[in-house]
Amino acid sequence: MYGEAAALGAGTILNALSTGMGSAFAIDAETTARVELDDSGTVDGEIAGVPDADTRLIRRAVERVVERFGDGEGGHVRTESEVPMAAGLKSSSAAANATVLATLSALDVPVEGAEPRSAGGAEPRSAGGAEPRSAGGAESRSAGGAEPRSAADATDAPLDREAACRIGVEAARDAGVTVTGAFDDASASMLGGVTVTDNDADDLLAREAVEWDVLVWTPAARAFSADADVERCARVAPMARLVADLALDGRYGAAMTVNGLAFSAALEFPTEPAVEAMPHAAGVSLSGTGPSVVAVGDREELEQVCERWNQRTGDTWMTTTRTDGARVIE
Ligand SMILES: Nc1ncnc2c1ncn2[C@@H]1O[C@H](COP(=O)(O)OP(=O)(O)OP(=O)(O)O)[C@@H](O)[C@H]1O
Ligand SMILES: O=C(O)C1=C[C@@H](O)[C@@H](O)[C@H](O)C1
Repeated sequence: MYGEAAALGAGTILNALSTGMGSAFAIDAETTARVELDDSGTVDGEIAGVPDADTRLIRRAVERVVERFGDGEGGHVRTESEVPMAAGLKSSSAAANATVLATLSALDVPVEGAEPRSAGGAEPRSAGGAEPRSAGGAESRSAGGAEPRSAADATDAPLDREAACRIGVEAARDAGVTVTGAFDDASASMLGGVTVTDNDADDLLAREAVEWDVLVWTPAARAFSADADVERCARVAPMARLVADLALDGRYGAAMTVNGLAFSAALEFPTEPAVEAMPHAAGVSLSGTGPSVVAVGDREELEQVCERWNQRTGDTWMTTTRTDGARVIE
């Protein structure tokens, strides 16, 4: 019984460590999981290129799916990732989502929206149009976080990607790799586009397909989300509430810039990369709990930021948003 799936990395619009509300956008960087199930009853894990890495998250993701849809199977899970670990780019969400979908595929459980596509099957992007403002058409938005969870969470209705994503979030909580569960990051990684969520209730408040150019600076340092100073993040809660209002209003560029200034200060990361980007970018923020910084906007303008950020140590790379989200691979 074999399954394979891919999910996306993401950048931050609103860090949920202050208030439980968060927002993220999917980027064109993939994590692939391959799952082989057998009758051993135990699951072992492997992360390509990182022999000593902690595989609890992906093992737990397989176990959670087997507990719910399987018959006591064990097996092997292996991830391969373009998303650097502990860099602020949601590698744990991408790994959990890919593992959940691959395990469901191995068990022949269909997932609406994740239908098998061949490897490398991203949607084509339309040309231009990088202004990170809402066009007004968010797919799902509720006032005050009352959006009901997917019916598939509670019944035998067909599983959809939102419900599959919640299995990965629970695995992340079990493995202790997240503070809030990070449903914001996980939903962007699974569904694509921008999502705005209430991580206390794992509610999807809004989702919008956006097509932006994205510049990422990833310094060599690493910062695990589970080690972040939550107490200091709580102090910038008034700014986080402002960012949530801006994001729910579709003003993603302004939202992420305010978020970046507040959380760089709280988590003691430099604000200089953001100051360099601000004249050119529609939005720039520390991503997650750092250390990466993400800027969005017009490609030619971002190339000017790229020249500045290239003078810094670490990797600076240009990418795009992805609107298609995670998928099962044939
Ligand atoms: N590609 C991967 N494959 C398997 N497990 C992973 C992978 N990436 C992360 N993890 C697991 O998640 C843990 C936390 O990783 P990391 O800090 O990168 O997650 P994160 O919360 O997504 O942070 P960031 O936003 O900084 O990427 C790792 O210690 C590892 O156990
Ligand atoms: O661990 C967590 O709960 C989180 C980590 C960061 O990626 C944040 O950006 C996210 O909002 C929540």
